[in-house]
Amino acid sequence: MSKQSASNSFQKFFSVFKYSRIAVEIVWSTSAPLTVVMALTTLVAGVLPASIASIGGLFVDAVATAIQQTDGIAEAARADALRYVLIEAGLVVLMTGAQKLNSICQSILRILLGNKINVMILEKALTLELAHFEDAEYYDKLVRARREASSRPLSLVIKTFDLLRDIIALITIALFLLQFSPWAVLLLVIAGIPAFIAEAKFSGEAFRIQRRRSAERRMQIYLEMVLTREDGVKEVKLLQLGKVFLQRYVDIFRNIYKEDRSLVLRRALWGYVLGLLASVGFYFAYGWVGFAAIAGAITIGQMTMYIAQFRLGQNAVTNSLTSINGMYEDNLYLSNLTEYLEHKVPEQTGAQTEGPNPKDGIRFERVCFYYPGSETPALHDVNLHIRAGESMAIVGENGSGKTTLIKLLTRLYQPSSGSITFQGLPLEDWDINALRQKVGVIFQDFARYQLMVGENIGIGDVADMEDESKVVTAAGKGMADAFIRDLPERYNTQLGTWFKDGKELSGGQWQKIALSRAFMRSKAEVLILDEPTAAIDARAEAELFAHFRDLTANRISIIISHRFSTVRMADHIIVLEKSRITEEGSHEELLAADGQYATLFHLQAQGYQ
Ligand SMILES: Nc1ncnc2c1ncn2[C@@H]1O[C@H](COP(=O)(O)OP(=O)(O)OP(=O)(O)O)[C@@H](O)[C@H]1O
Repeated sequence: MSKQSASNSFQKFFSVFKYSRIAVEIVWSTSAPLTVVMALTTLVAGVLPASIASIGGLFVDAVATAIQQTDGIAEAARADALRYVLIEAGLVVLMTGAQKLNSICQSILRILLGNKINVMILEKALTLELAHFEDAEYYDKLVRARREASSRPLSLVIKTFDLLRDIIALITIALFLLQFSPWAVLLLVIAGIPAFIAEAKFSGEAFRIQRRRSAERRMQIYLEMVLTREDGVKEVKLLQLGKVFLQRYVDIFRNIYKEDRSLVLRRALWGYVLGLLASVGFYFAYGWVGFAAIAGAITIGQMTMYIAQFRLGQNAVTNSLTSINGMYEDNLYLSNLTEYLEHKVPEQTGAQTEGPNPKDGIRFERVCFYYPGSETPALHDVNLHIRAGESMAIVGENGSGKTTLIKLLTRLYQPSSGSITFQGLPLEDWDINALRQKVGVIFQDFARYQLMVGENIGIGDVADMEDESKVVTAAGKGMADAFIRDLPERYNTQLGTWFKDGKELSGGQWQKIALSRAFMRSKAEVLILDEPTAAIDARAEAELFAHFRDLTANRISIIISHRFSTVRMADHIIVLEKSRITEEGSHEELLAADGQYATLFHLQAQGYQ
């Protein structure tokens, strides 16, 4: 290894320790008193073993004197021996007490810290944009942060304290051993170094393997989910996917296993061989101390003490090296957490809560949008004006950009170019919360919460979620009230199958819940329904939208639907084709224009004849 690369590796090794500071901050902020008690008990546990060994030596000498001498000297030696036994027992009681207290602090901190870090991760998730969740690389970061990091900060702090304890122990031991020979101290340190270097290499490798693997692990988690959750199980059974998916799961494991096995074997082998070197060092010292006693240079008691000190020293060296390597590994893992938590999320929000011109409605001006990583636009040069109080319908083939338009309007994404204004104010200048208060939207893939039916509707407006009469009114508007009254616990019926006594609804019933949720937004000035009614029969849908139109008389309503019986009721219809608006007008105007809209309308009308 060249001098340069050796110094680089050295720097790289120590640079990972920068996360230690963060870990200490996190643990300290979780509980300062527990951290202090943990530090103190660690120190006590560091100082005591060497003192106990030295008392042990004095005890042996006292016993030997009592055996060899007679009369007064023997009498005094017996008293000494008794004193040493009592002192040693006292110190051992103190040490076990400190160790117990230390482990109590660790256990409590572990519980508190696990929760704290999970909350930190979830709080950060709330600040992320939709695009982050759709970005595989970023999602990996989230999975990695969640997987390990909640246990790592405490582990890092524990190891730092352990290291401190072992260093103190080593210094105390070295002070005793120096009286025997400085070379003995040197031997103690040198014998542990090769094992340490090997351990550092392997822990770095283990971390890199884990990090590289997160995509495979995610696939495994995904396959587990498909194979065990009720929403996946139906198709798995009917399409006989079980074996195929299970095989994929096993194949991933096989690849992972090969790598893991190789690492475990190499780590163990090197650990064993280099550990032997340390043992050779120890037995060399053992013999050395023994022969010094034979030569009369030291007493039997001193010999016992030095051997005990040497053994303790050997352990302290090995332990401190293991701690350093463990810290190295924890630091690397902690980098996942900080990478995730420190990821810069662009400032979400403007400050305005009102637009200068409430009558202006919504305007899209030359709006283009590319999904991250995509080279074809999902929306291209869209110009659109939706007037205040107007009802608008969007039609278009699958993939033409209808949902994307709504995602931009609700600021789940920002346009790649062009601008969108609401009430005369660009969307980015709106306070994001004020904007979202004014817009109610239900997407086709709306969420089916495993909560009570009343809550499923109430969350449409969290501020009024507990207002029962409002929930019942919204359910009435969404045509859900009638079937909810037939449920066993009415509005308090648990939905879904995850929790006890949960009741599963039909697709159409769920859609009525989603619609009712939209109607909770009684103050919203824009209401958007992105095809949430596909499972509702055509007559009920038309009835519902006639009703929807009445309820949104003075507000903007936007409907995406493939059913022309619904679409024709809108004041203003736009046709999207391959990311562009190709036709625009009322139902009659579009029929008269005899374009794509007219063709699709007649096609569907024929189907009903
Ligand atoms: N999250 C996404 N990331 C990347 N591309 C996307 C994403 N969502 C949609 N697209 C792409 O953008 C285009 C428009 O999709 P969009 O969902 O707006 O279509 P749509 O008109 O609502 O279709 P449908 O009638 O099937 O609901 C499609 O080509 C689609 O593949």
